[in-house]
Amino acid sequence: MAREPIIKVRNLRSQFGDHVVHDALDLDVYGGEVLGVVGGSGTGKSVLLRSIVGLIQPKEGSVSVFGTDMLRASEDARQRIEQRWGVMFQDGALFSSLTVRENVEVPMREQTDLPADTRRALAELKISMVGLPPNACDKYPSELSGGMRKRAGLARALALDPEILFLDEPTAGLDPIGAAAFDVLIKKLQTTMGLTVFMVTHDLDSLHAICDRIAVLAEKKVFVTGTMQDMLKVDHPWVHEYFHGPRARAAGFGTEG
Ligand SMILES: Nc1ncnc2c1ncn2[C@@H]1O[C@H](COP(=O)(O)OP(=O)(O)OP(=O)(O)O)[C@@H](O)[C@H]1O
Repeated sequence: MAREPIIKVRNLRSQFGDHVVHDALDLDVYGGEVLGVVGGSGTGKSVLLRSIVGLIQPKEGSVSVFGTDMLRASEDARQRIEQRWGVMFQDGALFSSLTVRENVEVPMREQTDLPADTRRALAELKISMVGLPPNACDKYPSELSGGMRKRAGLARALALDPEILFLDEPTAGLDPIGAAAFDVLIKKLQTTMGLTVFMVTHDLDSLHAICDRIAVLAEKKVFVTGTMQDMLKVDHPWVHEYFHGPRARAAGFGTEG
């Protein structure tokens, strides 16, 4: 894996009114890695993801992606970078009035001038890549199970062949077998498409199964980064409880120390 950060967050301050969520937060994300972002509820995992993809404007700091300073770049320069990532939100965030295929075509309509039949063929390809059957193409989100909706959201995130995939709690709400299957899918896509993955998760099994590195949010910062093994040695109450607690033991690790 090339140790070249493709995302650099520096001195980030996120604030809503008086509520400071991040203060002087730094983070590097390296090309080709799967980074798991964890932390207690309300520590600002989703806010961090949204700040990197430009949905939330930080109070201070910088976010650089592929060497472009996203908060100070021109609209054009920003859009060129935005085309190089895909985002899958927690509930899939699909348009309920559009079929799965139409949902997957949305980014292509917005960002490319591909002809309709090419868009259609590419959307069908992405839908099959995420393991949905061909008959899912013409279904509406309300006709799908939660797991299928997540897969459809993933297909849409892959619509423009991104280099970076942002995932907000991809396995939340799935049963353990469905969650494990989703982990396998993400890992397979990451390997075959050469993706860098930024994944917010609570799921210890996912961290263990697919993450190369973990970033823990605590005390308004990225408190620590490292491998799963590194996490077992961190002396912080939340980190210790999370990686050594009953759920960690149930997932088969965190028993030593
Ligand atoms: N648009 C917003 N306006 C005001 N406050 C917000 C907004 N978005 C997030 N917050 C606040 O920022 C804090 C961090 O929220 P965030 O959703 O990032 O937490 P999280 O770490 O992802 O939590 P969880 O694990 O519970 O999903 C919370 O206190 C939340 O209420």
